[in-house]
Amino acid sequence: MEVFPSPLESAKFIADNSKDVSVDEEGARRVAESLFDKVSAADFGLAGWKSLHELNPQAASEEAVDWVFLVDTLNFSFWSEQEEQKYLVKYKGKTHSGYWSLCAAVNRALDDGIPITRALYYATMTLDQVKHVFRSDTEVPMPLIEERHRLLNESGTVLLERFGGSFLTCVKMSKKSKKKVSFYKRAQILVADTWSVLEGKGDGSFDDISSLTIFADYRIPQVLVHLKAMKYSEELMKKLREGTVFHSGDKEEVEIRGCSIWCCALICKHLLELYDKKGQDMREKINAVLLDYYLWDYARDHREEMKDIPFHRVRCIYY
Ligand SMILES: Nc1nc2c(c(CN[C@H]3C=C[C@H](O)[C@@H]3O)cn2[C@@H]2O[C@H](COP(=O)(O)O)[C@@H](O)[C@H]2O)c(=O)[nH]1
Repeated sequence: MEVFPSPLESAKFIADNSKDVSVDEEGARRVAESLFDKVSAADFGLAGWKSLHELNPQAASEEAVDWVFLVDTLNFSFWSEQEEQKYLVKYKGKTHSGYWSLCAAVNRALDDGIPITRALYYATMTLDQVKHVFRSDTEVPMPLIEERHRLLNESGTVLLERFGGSFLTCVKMSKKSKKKVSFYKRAQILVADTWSVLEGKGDGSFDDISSLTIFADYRIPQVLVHLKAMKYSEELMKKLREGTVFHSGDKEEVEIRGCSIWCCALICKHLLELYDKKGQDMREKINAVLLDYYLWDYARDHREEMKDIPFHRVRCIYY
């Protein structure tokens, strides 16, 4: 069977050979220095996954793990063709967009008594039921709703056939190590969110969580360019500004995602070295997962300031 290089080896190879995207080592060092004081704050750590995000489950129960599995099965492609025409979900008096609209729709369904996080339910959901659960509060439907329906049926069926319908059973079988994940961003974020919802304890005490990379979506590249840790060629910037829709595997997409992973690995390395110089071993507090969560939240909170940095558009189920 063909053995793929790990995400980190892939990222280094891409960064070393990239033409339109470059990692700025000095920029990465400056970002690490700017994060120095933040990483010791409580909400930079694992606790932030719950304390900073009211839509995330606050328990560490089997139901909470089921919630993570369902959400990460559908955790992709929320960008809209027109910024002003977006899929939005109103929940408990707030209007949510992007990834959070997915979480709001799931929580709305649970409040309505729909067992949306149970594999027994979503394995046989009809397309109309999926459309109802993920209905929009605007004219714009959730993107790729047919693919989401197929993925729900598929993943629900596998969970029932191989793990008795419980993702926690799958986690227990992984013997407290993260799954051998290949480049797919969704597999890595599922491991990370499972680690987070279980608060890194018990079945979620993955002792090799630090070997995960950041999750190469379409927001992390945007914030790395905004923070000047990564650069695009003028030619690529022009394509991005024109709203070019790329396809999975296009050179530009692979360079953007690979360089993002490598850039964040450098930021982590520099952060650990800064603390090491002060005699502090911060390997429990600094890893790609926590850096990713911080940068992703930063991107969401600084949407306005980042509006001149385009994000790359690929309509796919991978991120
Ligand atoms: N790299 C990375 N990508 C992430 C996440 C999350 C959600 N995780 C949060 C939940 C609890 C934790 O505290 C995390 O903060 C979603 N995405 C991706 O972003 C895109 C959606 O963006 P927008 O359209 O702006 O909502 C889409 O590709 C989606 O797959 C992350 O954490 N890291």
